[in-house]
Amino acid sequence: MLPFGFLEFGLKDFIETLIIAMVIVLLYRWIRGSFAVPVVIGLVIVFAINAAVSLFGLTTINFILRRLLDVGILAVIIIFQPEIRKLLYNIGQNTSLYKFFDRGGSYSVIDEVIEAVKSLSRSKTGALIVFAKGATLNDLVDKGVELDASVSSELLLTIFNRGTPLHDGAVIIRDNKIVAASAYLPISQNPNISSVFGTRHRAALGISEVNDVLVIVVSEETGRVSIAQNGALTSGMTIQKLRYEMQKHLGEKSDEDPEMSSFRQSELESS
Ligand SMILES: Nc1ncnc2c1ncn2[C@@H]1O[C@H](COP(=O)(O)OP(=O)(O)OP(=O)(O)O)[C@@H](O)[C@H]1O
Repeated sequence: MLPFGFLEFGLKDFIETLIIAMVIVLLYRWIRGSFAVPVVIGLVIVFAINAAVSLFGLTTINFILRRLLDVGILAVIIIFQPEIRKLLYNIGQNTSLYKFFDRGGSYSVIDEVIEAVKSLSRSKTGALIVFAKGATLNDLVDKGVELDASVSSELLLTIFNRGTPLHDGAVIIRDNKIVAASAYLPISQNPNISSVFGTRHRAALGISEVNDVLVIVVSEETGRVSIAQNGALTSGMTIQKLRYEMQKHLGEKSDEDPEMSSFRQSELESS
């Protein structure tokens, strides 16, 4: 134990201080820029006044402030209930425990998307599907129609059906969820893109130039499947190759390299 004036400061105190400091930093990062900041500042001021009041022995004011703080803390929990819920959800979703139980997540998303792409390609229905990572693309999600839906081939086929209001634009998939449809993407200004590609393919390329995304494009004209990644467009994808690229992008292990099995007819061609 180290003596600090009249205080004894041991290893346990050091660890406790470290933990509290980390929690404060995390809380600060979480609320930075939100309207929670003035609320927290207000609470800190009331705490400080309360401490000063009790130091001077002003018992009545101290009593009133304490009651105010009790109600204030309850009010904060009620006001920030959605944010608290989101925080707990994020903490839970990022633990290895969640990943253990959710092992099938990305795999089932890949299967659903593959099913949808096969069908879209067969029926020559134009489609644009963006796989985003982390918190990227927030501005684009805002511009589209926000959704929070599980990925299913039926939903993707419904969205891209020409008869629906959402079919124009891109679907954005993030954290194994469809988070937006009808999103407008930036068009690539690359002058070297072949003139056979129109705005759908240029939009796929455009978003991949500035974000870590994988974009799948199904051509309405030819039914051909392409992907855009890191500012490059690869056309004429087989389903095996598409699956491989999705697994790579989503961080899932791929069972086989499609180049090695290229002698096999593609699922797309055979279906
Ligand atoms: N910036 C954009 N963001 C999202 N989607 C877009 C964007 N621009 C065009 N699209 C989609 O592409 C459609 C037009 O595709 P267009 O025929 O111009 O492209 P294409 O590359 O030739 O594709 P296709 O081979 O399917 O015809 C639009 O109806 C819209 O759904």
